[in-house]
Amino acid sequence: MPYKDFSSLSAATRLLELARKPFDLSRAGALSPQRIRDYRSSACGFDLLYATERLDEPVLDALQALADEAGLIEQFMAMKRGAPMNRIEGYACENRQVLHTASRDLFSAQPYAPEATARAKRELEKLRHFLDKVAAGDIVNERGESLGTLVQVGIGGSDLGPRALSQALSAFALPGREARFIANVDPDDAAAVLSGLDLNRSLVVVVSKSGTTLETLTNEELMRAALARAGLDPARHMLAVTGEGSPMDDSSRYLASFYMYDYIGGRYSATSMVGAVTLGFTLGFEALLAFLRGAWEMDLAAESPDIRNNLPLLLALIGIWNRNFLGYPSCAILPYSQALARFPAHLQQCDMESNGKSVTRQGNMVTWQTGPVIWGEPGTNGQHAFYQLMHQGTEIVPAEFIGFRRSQRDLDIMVSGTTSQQKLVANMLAQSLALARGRDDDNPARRFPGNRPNLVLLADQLTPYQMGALLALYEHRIAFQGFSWNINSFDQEGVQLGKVLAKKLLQHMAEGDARSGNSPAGTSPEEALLALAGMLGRDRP
Ligand SMILES: O=P(O)(O)OC[C@H]1O[C@H](O)[C@H](O)[C@@H](O)[C@@H]1O
Repeated sequence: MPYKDFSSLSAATRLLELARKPFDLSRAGALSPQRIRDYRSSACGFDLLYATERLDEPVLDALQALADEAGLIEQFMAMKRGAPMNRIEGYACENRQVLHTASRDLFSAQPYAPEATARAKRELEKLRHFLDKVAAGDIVNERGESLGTLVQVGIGGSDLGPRALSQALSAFALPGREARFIANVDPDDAAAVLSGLDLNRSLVVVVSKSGTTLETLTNEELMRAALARAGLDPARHMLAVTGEGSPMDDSSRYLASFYMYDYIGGRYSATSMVGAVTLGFTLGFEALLAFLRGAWEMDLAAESPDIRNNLPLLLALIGIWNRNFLGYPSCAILPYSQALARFPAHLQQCDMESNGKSVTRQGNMVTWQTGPVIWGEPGTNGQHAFYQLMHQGTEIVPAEFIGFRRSQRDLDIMVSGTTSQQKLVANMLAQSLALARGRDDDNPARRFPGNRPNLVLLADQLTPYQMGALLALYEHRIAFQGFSWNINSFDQEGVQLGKVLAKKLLQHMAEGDARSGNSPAGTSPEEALLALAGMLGRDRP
């Protein structure tokens, strides 16, 4: 199917016209109970409440037309069936399939990409077998004791998703099990994790799709050295998750190795072994399956061509309305759940690395805006920090609230007639309405302009199933937006230049240190900067 440029869509022209007079949320009576009931869509346990967005029926109809005209569902189905969606026509590129959905298409009799799903099942079986052995006491430490902590070493997609998920679901951890994470090459990151860690009772899983990432390989060596210092055999404590055939694909160095495949992008890899090993270890295999089922059911919910009935598609199109037609450059993700504290950081990578692009899938410069800046922190904390700007600042920030009717743990308390969970949810809903509605006041400093678009995602409880659904909801929102903008959401060329320059600089430092016999920290940052500027002056990197 030929891809259409965003600006050539007739629905885009219509939306531009509609954007001249968007729905006024601040008008008395605009946010009626009827509107709140009408602008609601549900899937996989989530209700999406979007009455507080600046849209109405004509806008929704035009967004539907945009989805149809751009062939968003056709592109999504082609992705699921294994079309090489990761490519730029006529240019050197990864030219790969995009099959993260295959890693959870485990529950259907006829998976869309049978080979990829068969591989996912094979790796899951390996994991199940491994976890059974740990549980049965067949895998133990040198002293015959059980292993309770898993330290995941990885960065980017090999860290952010698994870390966010692990934190989100720690309330469901098996007794005596926990996960920790090391990502940064900053030695203080590893040192902080190592302090207070009983290495005897720990496993270390090194996760790198490429098996070549500087930070991860450095931290792997750091962990091997720490194990050796503690008199432990790294081969009894280290696991690996990597691409088949990568430099890390050497089973003799690890207690167990699991594979991920080149058709799963790092930032979309949380439902592959990249996330599964740690989640399976801490939560148990059944909870891991529930998480994957949540993602799979959202994958199916994303197939409906009716935008009012397809949560990921609707979320994507509301984002496009805010970004391209109302002109807002950022989007705040505000979970009213402390367990989701790292989820905005995961979405930051998933969204900004996917849709932070300026060329089309034909290699032409785009003439429309692409991905917004994604950021966020949990509420209610954020209310006491940056919400001032959201209510009264000159920059309008569309917000996405995520909340739950029930807490994960049983510890709650009644104070002044309400529970803490009620206070949390009440604050979220109050913020949503306050941003949208605003408030008049004779005192200009106390005036709230309103018309600050936002939406609310509400579910019963943050369970493994619900987390899987939430993850997939955002993954598909990102893909649908990329399809609309006719960009390749699945490569990340923009991260290369910095890596190349850092490598040159490290080479320069190592050579200089060798020449002068200095300690490894011999070259100062100032000298290094001057040297790099000199190198850049001579030749283009
Ligand atoms: O899993 P790895 O190959 O170690 O890659 C880790 C990360 O590094 C890269 O710089 C990419 O920008 C990320 O997309 C990737 O997730």
